[in-house]
Amino acid sequence: NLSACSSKLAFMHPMWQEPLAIPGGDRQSPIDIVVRKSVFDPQLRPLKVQYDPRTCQQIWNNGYSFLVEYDDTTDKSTVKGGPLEDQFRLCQFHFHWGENNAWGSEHSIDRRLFPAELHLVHWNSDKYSLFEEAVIEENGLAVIAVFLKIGKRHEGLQKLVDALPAVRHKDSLVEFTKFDPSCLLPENIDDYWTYAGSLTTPPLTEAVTWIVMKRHIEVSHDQLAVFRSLLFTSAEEQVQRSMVNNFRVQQAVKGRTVRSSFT
Ligand SMILES: Cc1cc(=S)c(O)co1
Ligand SMILES: [Zn+2]
Repeated sequence: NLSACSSKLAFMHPMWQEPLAIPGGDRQSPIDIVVRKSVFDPQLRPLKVQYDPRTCQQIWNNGYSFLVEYDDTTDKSTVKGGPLEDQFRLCQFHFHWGENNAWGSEHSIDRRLFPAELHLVHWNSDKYSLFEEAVIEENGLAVIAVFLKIGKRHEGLQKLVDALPAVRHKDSLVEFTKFDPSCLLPENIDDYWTYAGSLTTPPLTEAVTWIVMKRHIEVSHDQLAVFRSLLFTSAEEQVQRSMVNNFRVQQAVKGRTVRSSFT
């Protein structure tokens, strides 16, 4: 059973054929974070992340990325604190990456792009009872973003990498359990930027409090090569297309302030 947090986004049209106009569209994501323009906010508290590996259920290739989906029917895997007023429940994580190591991330730091970016997607379970409800509300979602750099092999990621060939094609799904996504967070999660933004795939709703980690994690070239061996296309399609460059173009900041939790 696909957890609700992604089934509704499955049939959206491919995200890089940008829909012409987004209703409102003054808090779209991703953006370039200009460090010297970010504002230190001493009221930002440390982030409190509590993930239970037993809530991990499956991996699904939805034709844009692969989603590692969690049981979000209880408050077992949550994030709170930081810029968040409420408690948010983990429903899935996924990545965005490039065809080579020169680009792939959605956000950038002073125009610096990374080869890939992890998104841990959570929805506000204090205010809403389903992901679908939260995804259209301005305080509905919280996404933690972590940049990936090419370097030493990430031991915790390997279990996930080994499962990817089973979800090579769009709409394929494999059971995947007992994975603790906190192994994908940098040691220091106290240093981050935060701003009000949107989903980066349709429906592009302006529901996301973004929490972009200052510190990156390292994965090996070979591990990222397995991400690139995935396909956008389903097994039946004549022409197969490699799943690469699944990031959205950067959006205008439009007067928004990016706050930092550090000086
Ligand atoms: C819910 C969701 C969030 C992001 S950031 C994404 O890429 C897809 O779906
Ligand atoms: Zn994403």
